[in-house]
Amino acid sequence: MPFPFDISATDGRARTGLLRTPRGDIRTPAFMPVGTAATVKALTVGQVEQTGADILLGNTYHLMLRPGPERMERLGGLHRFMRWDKPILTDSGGFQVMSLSGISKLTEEAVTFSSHVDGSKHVLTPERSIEIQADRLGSDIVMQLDECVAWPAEESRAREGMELSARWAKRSKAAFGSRDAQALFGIQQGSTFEHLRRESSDRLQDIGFDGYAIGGLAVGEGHAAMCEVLDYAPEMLPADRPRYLMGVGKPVDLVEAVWRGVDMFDCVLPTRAGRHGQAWTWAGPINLKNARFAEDEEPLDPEVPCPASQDYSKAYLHHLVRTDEILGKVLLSWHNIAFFQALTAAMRAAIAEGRFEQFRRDFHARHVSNGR
Ligand SMILES: CCOC(=O)Nc1nc2cc3nc(NC)[nH]c3cc2c(=O)[nH]1
Repeated sequence: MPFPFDISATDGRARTGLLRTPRGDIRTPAFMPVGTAATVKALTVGQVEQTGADILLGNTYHLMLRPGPERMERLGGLHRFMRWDKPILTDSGGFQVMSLSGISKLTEEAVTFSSHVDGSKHVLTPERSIEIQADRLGSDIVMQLDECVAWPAEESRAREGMELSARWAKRSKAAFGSRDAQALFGIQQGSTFEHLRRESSDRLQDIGFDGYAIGGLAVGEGHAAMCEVLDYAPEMLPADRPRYLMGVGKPVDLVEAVWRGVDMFDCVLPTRAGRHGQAWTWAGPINLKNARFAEDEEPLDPEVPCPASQDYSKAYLHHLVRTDEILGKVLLSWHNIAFFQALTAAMRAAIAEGRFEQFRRDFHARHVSNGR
C-alpha cells in the first residue's frame, strides 16, 4: 500500500498536496535539505525543523563508508542516530560513487568502487543499496540504484544508461518487496532525449513505484536545457504519484520546475553556498563578502521567519564572512534553508489559491532580474 499522496489543488501543471508517511506528512511542493553525513551541515536538527522542513535527504554513499551500514543499524538507524524523527529520503549511492569515489567500475551486476576516504573496496548492487537504505539506515523513502549518464551524452550512451537503470529498477523493486511503512521511488533517465525518457517512464510504470524521480538533470546542461526536458518529462510520469527532481536547485529552478509539474526537490546549494557567504533573499541572491554590506544595518530578509534572517545585520554577517567565522556559516546556512522553505510554502499557497502564474511573474521580476 503506497504512501497516500493527496493533491489538494492544481493550477495549470503545478500541484500542491500532502505525501503522508508514518513519520509525518510532507507538504508539496517540498524542498529537502541535504543531510549528507547524518547532519545538515552547520545546523542542529532543531534549527532545521524550525525552518519548516518536513523531510531530509541522507546520502547512502557517505553513510556506508562512515559509520557503515551495520554499525548504523546497531545504533538504531539513521533517525535515532541524528535525532530527526520526521521522514528521511536516502539516495541509492550510485550518483555519488560516480562523482566522488576515484576509481569505480560499472557492470550489469554492480558498481564497484574505492572509498575516497581510505581507498577500501566496496560493491553496490541494486539489492545491497536497498538493504542499506531500507534495513540498515531505516529510511522512509528509498531510491533505486540507477546510472546517471554524464551530459552531453550521445543517444546510444543515453540509451545504455536508461536501459541499465530500468533493469536495476526491476531488481530494486524485487529486493524491496512489499513494505507498508517505507516507499520506493523509481528514477527516470534518458538524458535530453524525449523518446528515451518516454521509454524509461513506461518501463518504470510497468514495474510500479510509490513515487518517480527525474534523474539525469542538473548535470551541467544549464537552466534552459533543463526546462526543455521538464516541458515533457514530469507529465510522462503518473499524475497521482509524487514527482521528484533530483539535485535541483537554485530558487528559479524550483519555480520553473513546479510550474511544469514537479513536487519534490533536494539540493546542497542553500547550505554549501551559505558556507561561502552567499544568501538568497526574495530580492535575489547576494554575497555577504561584498564590501557594500560593511555598514548595512538591515537584516538579511525580514520576510523570512527565521532568527538568522531577522535578528542580525548584514554588516555583522559581512564581518563573520570576511573573518571566516563558524557563526557566519551557521547563520547563512540557517537563513538559506529557511528561505527555500519560505519559497516552497509561498508556492503551495499560490497554487492553492489559483494564482501561481502571477506568483511566477512576480518572482522573475523581483528575484531573477535583480540577481542578473
Ligand atoms: C537522490 C537520489 O538519487 C539517486 O539515488 N540517484 C541519482 N542521484 C542524482 C543526483 C543528482 N544531483 C544532481 N545535480 C546536483 N543531478 C543529479 C542526478 C541524479 C541521478 O540521476 N540519479
